[in-house]
Amino acid sequence: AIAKDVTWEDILNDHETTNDVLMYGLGNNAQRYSSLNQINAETVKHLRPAWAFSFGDEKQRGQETQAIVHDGTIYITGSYSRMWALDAKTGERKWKFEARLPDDIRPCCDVVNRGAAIYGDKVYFGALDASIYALNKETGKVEWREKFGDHKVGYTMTGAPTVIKDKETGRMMLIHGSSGDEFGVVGQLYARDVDTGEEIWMLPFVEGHMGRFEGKDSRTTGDASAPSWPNQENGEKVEAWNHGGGAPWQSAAFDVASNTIVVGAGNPAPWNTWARTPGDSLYTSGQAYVNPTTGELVGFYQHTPNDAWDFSGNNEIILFDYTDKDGNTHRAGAHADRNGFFYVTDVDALSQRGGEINRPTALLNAFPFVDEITWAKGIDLETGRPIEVEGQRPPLPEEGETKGATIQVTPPFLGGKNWNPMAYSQDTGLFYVPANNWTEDYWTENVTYQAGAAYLGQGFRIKRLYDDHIGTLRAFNPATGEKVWEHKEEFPLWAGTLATAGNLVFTGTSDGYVKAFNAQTGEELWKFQTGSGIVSSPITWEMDGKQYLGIASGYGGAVPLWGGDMAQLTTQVSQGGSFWVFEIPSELLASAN
Ligand SMILES: O=C(O)c1cc(C(=O)O)c2c(n1)C(=O)C(=O)c1cc(C(=O)O)[nH]c1-2
Ligand SMILES: [Ca+2]
Ligand SMILES: [Ca+2]
Repeated sequence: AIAKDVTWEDILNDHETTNDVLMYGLGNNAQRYSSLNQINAETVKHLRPAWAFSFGDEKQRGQETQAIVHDGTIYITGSYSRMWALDAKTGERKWKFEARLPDDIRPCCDVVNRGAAIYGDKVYFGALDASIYALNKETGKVEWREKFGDHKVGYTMTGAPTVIKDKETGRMMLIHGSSGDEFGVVGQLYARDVDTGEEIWMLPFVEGHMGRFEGKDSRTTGDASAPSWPNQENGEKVEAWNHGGGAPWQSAAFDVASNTIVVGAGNPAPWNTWARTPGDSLYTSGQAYVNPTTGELVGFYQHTPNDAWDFSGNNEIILFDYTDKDGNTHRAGAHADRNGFFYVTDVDALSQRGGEINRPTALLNAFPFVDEITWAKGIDLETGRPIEVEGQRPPLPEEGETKGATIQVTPPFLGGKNWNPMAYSQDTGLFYVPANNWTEDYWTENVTYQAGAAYLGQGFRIKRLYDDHIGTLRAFNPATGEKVWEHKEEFPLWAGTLATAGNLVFTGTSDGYVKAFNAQTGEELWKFQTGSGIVSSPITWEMDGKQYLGIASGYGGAVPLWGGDMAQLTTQVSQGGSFWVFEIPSELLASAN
């Protein structure tokens, strides 16, 4: 059979088509919702493995991939910048690609990859040496590779890229970011030609840095004098401004109606707030709205002004139709931040061209989604700014000391929720948030920039908040902030979620289970042990009249490296690397109907 190319129409409709999964987030809106209902609250008890594929090699570590499915083929990425194409029916390998990585790569938080993008006859994915690959989707052969940053100073790529079509020019673009805030990079978002990989534009996320358009300087991001970053006595910017972070290391959503890229901005660098005070450290720890035609930042909502806690704003922004308590509807973005608050923002207000970029009043609603938040009492819905609690910015070291006094902060730097994406069900109107209840000891340390070394100026140790759980899967009503249900997990919850019209929510656990819950009540309906921890995002699709569930298993990510007491807790989890596909056997389907 002649292989089908992926068209823009296919991508545009991805959130509605059930026979393919073409986008990270299962559509431009990143809702992670499927209208499939063959696997449902009644039948899910019959769900069984159809096949499993082992990634092999000695290379294990965290498997954070979300699979892509197209025309009977599954594309999965793995740790250490690997990728496979598998026959979706049998699990048989079609091809494997493995990037040759230098020894001196510097990913902060494990050698992970969250997934690929697909368009035309190519699949695209980022590698840990700060490069991006286009592979022929039939053969796995390299069509092009672009190195976008110096991996020795911390540029790297872990997130899945996004394919969009610029409405203005009709041009197909590959959008991707970089990682590296913990090493003091300047975060950058890129648009590339899908066919050649050539850079169309680059947008830096630190205020006052110069962007590029077709190889030439374009404009500074925001105000050229960067008033949100302090000056030294000699009038020059502080050191931190040169290494200010803000990296968009997770995937973008695309608002087709307003032709706007919507993506989270990383934490400012260094973490140490005093290196950046006074000022808000724009455009970090917030959500960014970007014009694809020009690569210009058009709107920004900052979750954590002058972030002192590594509350990176990168987590996914889900586009949805929001009905507020008064019955008014808005085109909105939903975001569960590292800082413990859930935000509903006005997409029309943030994507509008012209005016001030920083738009704190574009906030529609905000509420806490984890317990015992200490750093802020809440988010002021009028001003859009947090109501900070005194004493939660860790104090500077006393004269002659190298460490400041230790304070306790909740949530800790790994967040009330990290990268693992939430889902939105169009049936229940609820958001399913994979969160964690935990806390940290936190203190400042002296810091000077050194290329290739961690640029934090903070010490930390993550600790338990409760005896009985850390992970908590929670269902929220976005208008009222009501927690409709909760399911607790002994280990940190580090897997993504999926909501379906079968009245189900799926996720994975750090101790190896794939689980299904009743979307309305939270009742656990089914689980299966995969043999290693799950830190990936589930998908579902339909093939020859049958619904399938797919998820990767393989423990890793930030928790075992940075998680303090929780890193210790999870040392008992076996390493792994495999992809699992589940189905309801035909004979059981027949009897269920
Ligand atoms: O600021 C950054 O550049 C950056 C990058 C990454 C990454 O690329 O994985 C993480 C983080 N920060 C981070 O703060 C974090 O907690 C984190 C967790 C994970 C993970 O894969 O489990 N990555 C990252
Ligand atoms: Ca689809
Ligand atoms: Ca970070």
